[in-house]
Amino acid sequence: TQSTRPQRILGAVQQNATRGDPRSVVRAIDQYCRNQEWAMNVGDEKGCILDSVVSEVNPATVLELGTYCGYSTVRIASLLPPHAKLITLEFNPEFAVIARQVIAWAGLEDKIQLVEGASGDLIPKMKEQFGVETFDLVFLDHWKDRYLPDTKLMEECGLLRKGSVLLADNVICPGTPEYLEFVRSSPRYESQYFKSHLEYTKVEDGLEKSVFLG
Ligand SMILES: O=C(NCCNC(=O)c1cc(-c2ccc(F)cc2)cc(O)c1O)c1cc(O)ncn1
Ligand SMILES: [Mg+2]
Repeated sequence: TQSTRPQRILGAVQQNATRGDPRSVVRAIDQYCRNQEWAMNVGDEKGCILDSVVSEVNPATVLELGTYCGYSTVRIASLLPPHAKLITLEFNPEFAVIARQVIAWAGLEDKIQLVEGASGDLIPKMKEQFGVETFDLVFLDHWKDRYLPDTKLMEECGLLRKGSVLLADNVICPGTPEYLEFVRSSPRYESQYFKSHLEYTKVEDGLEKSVFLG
């Protein structure tokens, strides 16, 4: 029977990456997606911008919206301090099955909690179910029309504190116009655009970093 793209990405990790070495997992996925078949990972170019923001924030608590195969999950978690925690939400069970195995191969199960479900349903449960106070960093990489409603929901649920950083992928391609308009015009956010390219292509894309001012 036919394999799926996420299954082939997992295969590339198991064949080419070293167990317990997160950066080799990231490298194996990038090499596969650049040379064999495109996939919607944040990728190596935008990944370097992601790395610099994670290192600057040095977060104790991270929320990722949209796990896919776990590429950015592993990339972020590999840079976290010892007791830091990353919660990643994925709606698609097929993606979640693969991501769990990629995370395990990287040896990062202790830092990462993958939760299956719709972000709109899970965000209001963060405090009670996962013992979270606020998030130091949020990486938005799920359905592009959910960026704005979920950001408003995080505010309403008290999950953002003065200084919380939102980093959003794909603000140009596929694009998140309503979200971009909101964070750039709201007096409660200080936003900055990092121009880059759509993963593994020459098409323009970028990341928007927005600091919540409380
Ligand atoms: O598609 C689900 N999530 C991925 C969200 N991410 C994207 O859609 C995404 C898309 C692109 C992209 C860009 C250009 C192009 F021509 C095609 C796709 C790039 C990216 O970097 C993304 O992040 C999904 C499914 C499902 O059934 N349930 C829950 N979520
Ligand atoms: Mg993306």
